[in-house]
Amino acid sequence: MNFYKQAADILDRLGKKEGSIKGLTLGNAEVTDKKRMYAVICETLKHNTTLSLVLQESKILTLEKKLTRSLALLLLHDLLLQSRGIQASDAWPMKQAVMRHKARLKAEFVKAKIKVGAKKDGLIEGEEEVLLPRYVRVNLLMMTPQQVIDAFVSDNWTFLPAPPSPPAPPAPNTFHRDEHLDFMLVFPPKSDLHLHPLYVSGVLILQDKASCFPAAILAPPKDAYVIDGCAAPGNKTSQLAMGMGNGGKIIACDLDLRRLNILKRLTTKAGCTNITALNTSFLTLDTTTPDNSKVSHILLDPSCSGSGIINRLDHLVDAYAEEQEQASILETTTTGGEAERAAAEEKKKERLKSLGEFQVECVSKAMTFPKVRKISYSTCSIYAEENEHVVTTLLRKHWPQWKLTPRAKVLPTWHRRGYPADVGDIPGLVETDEDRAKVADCVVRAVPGGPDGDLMNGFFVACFERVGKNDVPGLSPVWKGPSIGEKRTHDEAMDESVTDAAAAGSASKKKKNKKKKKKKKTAGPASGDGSAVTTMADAVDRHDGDDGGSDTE
Ligand SMILES: C[S@@+](CC[C@H](N)C(=O)[O-])C[C@H]1O[C@@H](n2cnc3c(N)ncnc32)[C@H](O)[C@@H]1O
Repeated sequence: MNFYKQAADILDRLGKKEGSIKGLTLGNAEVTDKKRMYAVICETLKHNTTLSLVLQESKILTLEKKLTRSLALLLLHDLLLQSRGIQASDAWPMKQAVMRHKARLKAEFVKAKIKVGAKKDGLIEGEEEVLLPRYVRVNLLMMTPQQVIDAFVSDNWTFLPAPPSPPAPPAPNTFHRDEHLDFMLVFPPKSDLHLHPLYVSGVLILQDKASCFPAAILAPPKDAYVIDGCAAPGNKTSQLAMGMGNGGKIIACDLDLRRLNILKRLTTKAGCTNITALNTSFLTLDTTTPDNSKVSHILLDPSCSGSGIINRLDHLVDAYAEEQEQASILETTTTGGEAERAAAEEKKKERLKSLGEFQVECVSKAMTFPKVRKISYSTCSIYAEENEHVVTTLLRKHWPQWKLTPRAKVLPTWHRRGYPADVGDIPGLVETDEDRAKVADCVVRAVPGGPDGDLMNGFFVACFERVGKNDVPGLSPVWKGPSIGEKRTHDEAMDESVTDAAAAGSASKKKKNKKKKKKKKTAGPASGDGSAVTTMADAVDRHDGDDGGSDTE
């Protein structure tokens, strides 16, 4: 088959979510030039926003009826972005169909780049190449960070005693420990560690820093029953297993069998032995089974817009699939550019609304497990509709039975918190700017990219705790009383999992001793299982995974 026709077929299949980019290109026996195919598909997807605008404004699909949308995108990509142009015979009718409009297409490309704010080569902000550090989670089930550091140093890498200041990715051939997550090492952008023996053996897990936050915040004790509700491909699941030192039990649930199979493969490679994978909807889980009725901690990282993810291929495919669907609706309903843009905007709003409703439904479902006392909710989205708005809705529905975990236990030294302006009113509860600021301070955000961003993908995490009978549900949903249903050792676990300069100092030790004395005086946990809670420090430590906000490379 002609290379472009085959590429168009692959784009169509990606648009229908019939496989992954790698699966349909590098892993496709029918593709002869696999590397070229992979590159063309990736590049076309990366430039999709600008190229789609050229398609739309030039009306080439209306003028050339035989051209399909995907084929036109590929040919436009090569015509407009490759110096060698379209690599096909001049006699090929599809090439002729595009070349007939060459001048117009080039002019529209110039306009489209300006319209979308493209920085270079038609790549728009968020799609242009942002050089993020290569974050590596050391799989503490297999090795300690120091052992890994020693291995790299003996391999002629230079270990930096501290991260660069002001924050920046490490220089070539240097690396350092992360300042917030003690199991994480930070390497220069584009460090390719896929062939490194420590990666191959499961010791190194390529996982974005922000993607490690939810499990670090949930920090279940070693012997807990835990559900990872939307788990695949499993980076956070294996991080949980690591934190629990393979103790307790993790039920990893995902609706998508293909992704769940990746989870099984990755968690096996990472040496996780306490995970049971279930191919089912979290929303339909029976909360009364013997296992589920013991669940005390739930991690929820549900489907989201992925808008915080930089240059992730999965995200590009999702955006493409959505646009394909949109384009097919628009082609049959509207003609004018303005109307199309308005419809696209409306469609985006609807999508965010329905994602937000799904996310609220997931957390609300989690709150129905009889013994659950802590829920970590996360997205790799930058939109308030999936973040602060979801938190507001949940507090409206579930306070005072549930409250937000205060900042002291939610990555306290992480500077970027929620946006107060996006926290909605809750009559009688959150009404003032001060209330909104308190709520926002409990949750964590990461701003994508750099240098103004956080040098990672965009992310959001909120942690909810069940309010127990020993809790005093004050007027604020973020009331900072003693943690309910949790023994002091959980706090220690957090301190262990998150390198917190303040908590590590003597001040915090004094505070802990004070707490210890206070706990002795007060009654035990008011809710949750009363089982002996051991520290995360006892468990080896945490985490593993494989790159990207929540995904696998
Ligand atoms: C953002 S991804 C999760 C990434 C994962 N937590 C990780 O870190 O590797 C969202 C996942 O939710 C799954 N999902 C969507 N709806 C679901 C449902 N109702 N029940 C279980 N899983 C669901 C999707 O298949 C997808 O794998």
